[in-house]
Amino acid sequence: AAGPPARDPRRLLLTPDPAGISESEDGLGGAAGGRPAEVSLEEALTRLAEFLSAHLGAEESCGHPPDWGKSVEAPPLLTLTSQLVALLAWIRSPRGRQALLQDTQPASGVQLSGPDGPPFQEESPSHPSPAPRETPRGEAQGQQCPPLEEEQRAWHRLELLILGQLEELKQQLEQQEEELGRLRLGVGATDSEKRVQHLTLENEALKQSLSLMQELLLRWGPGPSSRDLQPQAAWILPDQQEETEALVELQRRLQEAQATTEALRIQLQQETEQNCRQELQQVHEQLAGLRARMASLRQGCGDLRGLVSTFTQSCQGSLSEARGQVSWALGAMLAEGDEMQRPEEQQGPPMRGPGRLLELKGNIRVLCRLRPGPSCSLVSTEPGPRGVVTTCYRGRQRRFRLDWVFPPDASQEEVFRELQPAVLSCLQGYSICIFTYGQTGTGKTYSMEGPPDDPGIAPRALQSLFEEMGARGQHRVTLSMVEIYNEAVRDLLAPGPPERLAVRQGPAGQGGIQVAGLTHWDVPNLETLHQMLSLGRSNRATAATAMNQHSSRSHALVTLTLRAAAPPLGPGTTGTLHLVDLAGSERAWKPGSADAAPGDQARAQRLREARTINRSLLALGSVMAALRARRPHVPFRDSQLTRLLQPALGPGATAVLLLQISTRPGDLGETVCSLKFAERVGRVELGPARRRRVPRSGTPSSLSTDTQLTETPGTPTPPPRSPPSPRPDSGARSQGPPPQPRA
Ligand SMILES: Nc1ncnc2c1ncn2[C@@H]1O[C@H](COP(=O)(O)OP(=O)(O)OP(=O)(O)O)[C@@H](O)[C@H]1O
Repeated sequence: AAGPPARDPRRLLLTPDPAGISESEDGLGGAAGGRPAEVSLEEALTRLAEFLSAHLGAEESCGHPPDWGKSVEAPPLLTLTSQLVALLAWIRSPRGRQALLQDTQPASGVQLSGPDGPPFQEESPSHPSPAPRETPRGEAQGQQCPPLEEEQRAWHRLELLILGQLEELKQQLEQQEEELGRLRLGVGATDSEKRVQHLTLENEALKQSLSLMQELLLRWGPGPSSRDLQPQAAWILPDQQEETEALVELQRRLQEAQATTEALRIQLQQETEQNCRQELQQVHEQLAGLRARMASLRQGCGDLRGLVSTFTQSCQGSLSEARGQVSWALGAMLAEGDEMQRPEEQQGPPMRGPGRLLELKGNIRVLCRLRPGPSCSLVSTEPGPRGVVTTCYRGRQRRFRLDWVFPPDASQEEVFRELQPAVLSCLQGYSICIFTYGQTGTGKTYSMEGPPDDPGIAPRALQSLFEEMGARGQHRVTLSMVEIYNEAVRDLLAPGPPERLAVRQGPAGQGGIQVAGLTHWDVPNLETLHQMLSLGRSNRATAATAMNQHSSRSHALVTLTLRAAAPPLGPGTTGTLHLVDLAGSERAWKPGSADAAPGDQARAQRLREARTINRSLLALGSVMAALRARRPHVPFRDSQLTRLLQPALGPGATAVLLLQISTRPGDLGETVCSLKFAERVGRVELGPARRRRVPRSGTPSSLSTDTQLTETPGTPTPPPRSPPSPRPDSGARSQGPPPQPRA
């Protein structure tokens, strides 16, 4: 009458009792005798135990440690499976059979509770019920329903129980699907992925549980085994069929959920990959921007380095030049001090202001004078010291800064005033070279010689020098004058017919060059000097061109040597003044130049003149470029002009370039070329200006500081005589022997 105590079927799983298992094993052993050896039940139980332990391990790995005390958290399929296994084992046992049989009666030890049936009591293995009443097998069979019917009834109750569990399982699956739907909305990629993994594992576990349960139901039901059921389809009750269908449906939904989970996982993976790609692209773009910035910074750094290097070089150059000037000034002051300590009759010429001013101004100066003419908007000037000439040629504007810019209306006196200090420094032993440069017809001769009523640089310089010397009267003045025409050097003051003179290098150790046969005239006074200059000018080759009827087609060099009388006990000084009137630079192909000359012979002559003039001016430009770049080799030998100018452009010399330019629009190209040349010359550094001192025994025959232009042996220097008379038609003379100076 006292059956096994009622027990919640889930407790079988949550608190497994080994005793119950042993009983079921016993029951199996008993069943094995009457049925085919179904060892696979044990095997199934073992597999189930492994599965349960594996599932619980999975639960733990998912961060949900199993809580045996909370039965509601156990997966329902597992609960159901455990119940099923325990129930099967119990049913197989003799006591279970007996209890089932008794359960048909009110005193049954097991009460099965179905959805609509009465509560169902099961004998708990952990609380073994009192031993059932022993009933002989035959008596039981004889007194109660046939065993088959009893089994079917018990099985029916069990089915009800399982169906209830399945219903609960369905509800849980629906809840999981809802949760999966919520996850689809997604709160974050990482959380969603975790939940998806968790759900995937759960679904997998549920799927395995279902298939296992299905298999167990089919195989180990109380009736014939599944192998027996299949051929006897009539044995399958409608409830069983429904259950099977429900299981299939459940399986299908599980597969769907699994597919959805997989799709969600793939979608999440794709989104993550896309996000990563976008971030990677952004990083790439930032990297490219950084690289570009880095390259521009590098370039800026290189430019800055170049600027710093240029600035350093420029500073060093200026510093060395300043050092040279300071040391020279100190030396000069010491020498001057020594000189002042000497008796007055032993002293040389006084050191005056112009010399020192010259030293401080620099040894190459570039002045620019504009020829009067119609104003042109393409050439503008800012006259005065450090003046600027701005040209606009072929759409390009250029600014040329020069030491001094004389406007077109500047007078001859204004121009000379700027040159006077340099001219007077010759009396103190300096070497000065003043040369005019520019396009033909721009006023070179006008500036250098000038008309009689408005004399130019040369007459004013000589007058100024003689005035200065008149006060002291201690200088000996020597004059020579040559022209370079078609690369032939001719003596303009030669007593006989003009001959081509040979220019050669001086003896080693003496330096300079020598012009064999060149005559030097002692000039006692200014009047004689003017007469001799007129004679030389008359001998100068001139030829008419279309641009300038009195164009000079040769370079003219006037050299004045000023030797201070040597005191008995001290050295004298030798200053030199070179006045160079260069032939006009002219493009041979320019219309109106050589082509315009009448006659083939005359045209060929003009063309040849233009070529040689341009070649010699080009050589002068090369010399200036080499001097500016401080090259060890300066190509002085490239032309007769540069050969003769070598002493005037050597170290310690001072040169003044007077650039003549035209403002006519048609001359703009030549004007720009001339300005470029002047700009290059302005950058040349010849070193600090130096005075030349000659020993007491020295012969004052040299015309420059470094060059000895000696006479041809046997051609004595003409003694101071009365000045030669210039020919009255000297201005029209183009070629031919120079007039003989009158005795
Ligand atoms: N500043 C000036 N004031 C007045 N007239 C000038 C001035 N400059 C040049 N001239 C005149 O321009 C003409 C040409 O001058 P000049 O002969 O001096 O040119 P040039 O450059 O020496 O030519 P070339 O190279 O052919 O010898 C002359 O008639 C001269 O009087």
